[in-house]
Amino acid sequence: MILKKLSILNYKNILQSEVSFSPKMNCFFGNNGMGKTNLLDAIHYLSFCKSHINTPDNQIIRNDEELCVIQGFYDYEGREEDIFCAMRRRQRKQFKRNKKEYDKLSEHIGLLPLVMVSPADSELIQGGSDERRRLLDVIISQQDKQYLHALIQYNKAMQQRNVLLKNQSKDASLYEVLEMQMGMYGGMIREKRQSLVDEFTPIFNEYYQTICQSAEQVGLRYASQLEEGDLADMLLNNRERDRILGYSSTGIHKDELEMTLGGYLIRRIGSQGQNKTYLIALKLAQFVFLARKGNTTPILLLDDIFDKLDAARVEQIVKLVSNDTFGQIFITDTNRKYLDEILSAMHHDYALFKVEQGEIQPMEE
Ligand SMILES: Nc1ncnc2c1ncn2[C@@H]1O[C@H](COP(=O)(O)OP(=O)(O)OP(=O)(O)O)[C@@H](O)[C@H]1O
Repeated sequence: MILKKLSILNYKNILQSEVSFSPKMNCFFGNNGMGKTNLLDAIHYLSFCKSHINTPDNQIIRNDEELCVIQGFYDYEGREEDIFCAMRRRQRKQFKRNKKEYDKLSEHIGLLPLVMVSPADSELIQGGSDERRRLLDVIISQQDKQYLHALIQYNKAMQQRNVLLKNQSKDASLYEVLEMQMGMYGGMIREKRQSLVDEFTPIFNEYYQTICQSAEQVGLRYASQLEEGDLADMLLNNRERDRILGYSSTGIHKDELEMTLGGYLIRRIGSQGQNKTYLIALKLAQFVFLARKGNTTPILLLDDIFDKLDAARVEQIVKLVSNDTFGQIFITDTNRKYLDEILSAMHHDYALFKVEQGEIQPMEE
């Protein structure tokens, strides 16, 4: 899949831009705060109907403006796809595929597979378990509609149960229906998360070892309370305690994904460069996983990935992303050094852009 053209109006600091892209490598350079990340974020938005750092829509619309529009024209394996999004302050956003508005945004997720590597990924290691569950959800729901449906239904049932708990309800029949739903959808979600981790970990190891040129092992261990028994039974047993707490204390919303390096939690032992390498390998593995499972090659967004890495690791990453496994790539950096290295290692088409004060200008050379 190729993003051929992007039109932007008032997306964060990007005022108005219409840019045509190379089908392979697109490099953006510019100083700090100029709008490089915002540009990648707009591309992310068109795939996921949201910003990659979950910026609320009212903060996405350029300050002092009322309307923000993003429109992408894609070549999807020979078929044209026109994706349009308009956000107005205090109004529901419009999201359209080929001029037809979606009833539900969840219908769109997975159509345009995309992987973004960004400095914000450090939260996957340092942040709470919700960050790591979100990673699992993003990977699986891009290639499995049933999973996304199960997740939405599970969360709905859990929220309704939480309302009952907060209201100190004792209506057993209401609890039973919701706990049965949480049990059914939770069980499905757990199975899919576990099989993702099993299938994904060897690919992840391969990328980590290639980038580091070492045999050091990375690991992912999925831990769920559902290992201890049936969720509906546990919810019933914990109902009284949950009523005191005012929320559901058991379920797949408490799952953890332990990330290890050489058998130790990376959160405890990883240096900045090791963390960064870990996250890049994780995301490249995510890319390969999605490409294998899906009908089209995902788009890869690489935002400021070289900071904190030694020259040998940079060289390996440059080699990796220049090969044919990866389709269309969008990459940013504050200077041209690494971008030029990538371009000289490439034997493909490319385009170079300068980003300045929210304006994106193609560069000749
Ligand atoms: N809603 C908004 N309206 C106007 N400007 C905004 C809005 N949201 C963010 N910005 C501005 O966008 C700029 C950040 O742009 P961005 O993160 O894309 O920079 P960058 O080029 O990636 O920089 P770096 O190299 O430091 O990562 C900041 O100056 C910020 O104030």
